[in-house]
Order: sequence, then C-alpha cells, then structure tokens
Amino acid sequence: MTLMTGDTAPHIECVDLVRIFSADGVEVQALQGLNLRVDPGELVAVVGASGSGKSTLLTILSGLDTATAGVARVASHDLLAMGARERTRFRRHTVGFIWQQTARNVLPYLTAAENVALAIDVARTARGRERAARVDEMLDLLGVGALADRRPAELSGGQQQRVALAVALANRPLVLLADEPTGELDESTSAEVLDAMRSVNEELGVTTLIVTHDPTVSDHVRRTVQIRDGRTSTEVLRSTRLDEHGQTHTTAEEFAVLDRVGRLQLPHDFVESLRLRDRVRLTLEDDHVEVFQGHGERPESSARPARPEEDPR
Ligand SMILES: Nc1ncnc2c1ncn2[C@@H]1O[C@H](COP(=O)(O)OP(=O)(O)OP(=O)(O)O)[C@@H](O)[C@H]1O
Repeated sequence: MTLMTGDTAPHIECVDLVRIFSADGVEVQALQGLNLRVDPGELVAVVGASGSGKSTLLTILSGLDTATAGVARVASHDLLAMGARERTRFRRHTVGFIWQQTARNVLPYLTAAENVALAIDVARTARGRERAARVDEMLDLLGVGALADRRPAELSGGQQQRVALAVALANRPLVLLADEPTGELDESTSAEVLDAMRSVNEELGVTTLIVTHDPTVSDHVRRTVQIRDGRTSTEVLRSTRLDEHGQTHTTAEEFAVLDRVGRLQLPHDFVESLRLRDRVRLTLEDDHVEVFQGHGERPESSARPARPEEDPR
C-alpha cells in the first residue's frame, strides 16, 4: 500500500523561518532563518544540540505554534496563514505525530487497539468493519498486533512507541512528525523503533521527519540535517551499495548546506583549524571555490577573486 500525493511539491518546506520568543523583556531567536525541504516519501532526521531549535521547528510544523516570519508549508498547507478550521483538519488528517513522552501519544486507560480506534473516530475516517480492519492493519504493520488488548502500562517502552506510531498513522497522514521518539529508550530499543519508522516510511510512503539530539539516528536514515543556532548547517547523506560478492557497503558523506542566496556555514573545526575570523577571501576556480584567511597576504594560488573587484555592487 502506498499513499499517492499526485504532485511533486515538497511535503515540508521552510524558507528563512524565524521564531522569536519574548520572555520577561528578553528576546530569544529560536529559529534564525531556517531552510529545509523534504520531498514526498522522504525520511529525514533533524539533529542538533539542546537549544538549537529542534522542538521549536517541530511545534511550528505540527501547527501548534506560529512562526514569527518566513515560510512554513506542510503538504501545501501554509502554516503561517492557516485559520482555526484548516488547522484542525490539518492536525487530524494531514499530519501524524509521535512525541518523546508516551503519555502524550496514547491514553493510559485504553488498550492499544482502543487508542488506534479513538484516533480514527476523532478524525472520522472510517467506521464499522473498515475501522476494525484499519486498527488490525496498523497494529500488525508495527509488529504489535498480538498486544492489541494491552494497556500502555502493560507494554515495554519500545512497544509503547510502536503503538504510538500505529495511532499516528491511523488516519493515513501524508506526513509523520516525530519529536525525540526514542528519547526515553535504551540504545537497542531505540534502534528497533527507528527501524520500525523506516519500514512504515517504505511501506506507506509517508513523508517522515524525526527530530532528535541523538546523532546515531543518522545510521538509520538516508538524510540527516544538522541544525545549529536555529539554522540548518550541514547534511549527511548515507548511501548503500552491493558489491560483487553480495556484501552491503554503506558510505556517509557530509555536505554544507547552501541556502537560496548562496550563504553557507563553514564547519566549526575548519574555522578553528585555519583560525578564520571576521572575513575570508574567496577565489573562484574552474570547478571549486577556495577560502582563505581574510587577514594577511593575498594567497599566490588565487587565480581570480570570486567577485571581480570592479563589481559596482
Ligand atoms: N516558549 C518559549 N519561550 C521562550 N524561549 C523559548 C521558548 N521555547 C523555546 N525557547 C528557547 O528557544 C531556543 C530553542 O529551543 P528548542 O526547545 O527549540 O531547542 P531544542 O533544540 O529542541 O532543545 P532540546 O533538545 O533541549 O529540547 C532555546 O534557547 C529555548 O530556551
């Protein structure tokens, strides 16, 4: 079963997204012009240190908070312009959520099956036999079909998060948003839950964004975006290939993110090791750009400046 969207527009698009909080007269810029694009069917992780703006981003994408400026679109819904009715429909039908705390994902006094059925009832996407079949299908897909009659307290942390995933996917959303879904789990259970997320992404084609401080998530997804100080800074792309002996080889390569207007953030260790500061000198070569310290002599190897000096701009 694959969800068809009928278009190739990105499912998640943030352009120069800004969120400023004011508390006690002090302004905090949680997002400082963040850019992100996630295409239909992609599974992407956003990682970053505590305070980098991950939860702020997810809260905006889930329609719980509104950005101060910029563009945020999810499955063609403009999150900065959305009215109350559209917001409710969006949250019930277009996106599914999974949060770190199980208590936020499932009701403790309902069984796994009842929790999934409740999500379907609230959104009114199926009734009767169709609803019962959907509940079974979702729990089976997440490998917890045999635990349908258990309440959350009778399940392990990993099983609870699988049930939470079944609830999040019950109304066949186009986009699944997950905030630290493995934050309360040990390493091996985390790996199981991330693998379950990868398999539902493949099986249902649901576009998935996982936000986490756990850098090992990049072992489980093809694309990991790093956010630093409220901006996307680098991306790691992982690819696998089979060699002639049938052995799988995985390679991961880190890229700097270039925004629409050509800005990029140099990795911190590059800046430190070359003691770059204030300004740098750029030179344009045939197939690459060189970056030099801005103080001191012009490097001899510089063929021509990146921007001609007579440029009137
Ligand atoms: N409601 C708020 N009022 C004021 N400041 C806030 C609010 N929410 C977040 N912030 C600030 O915005 C910045 C980003 O916070 P955010 O929670 O998005 O980071 P995070 O990357 O998710 O961190 P963590 O991994 O610790 O959850 C932080 O400096 C935080 O203190």
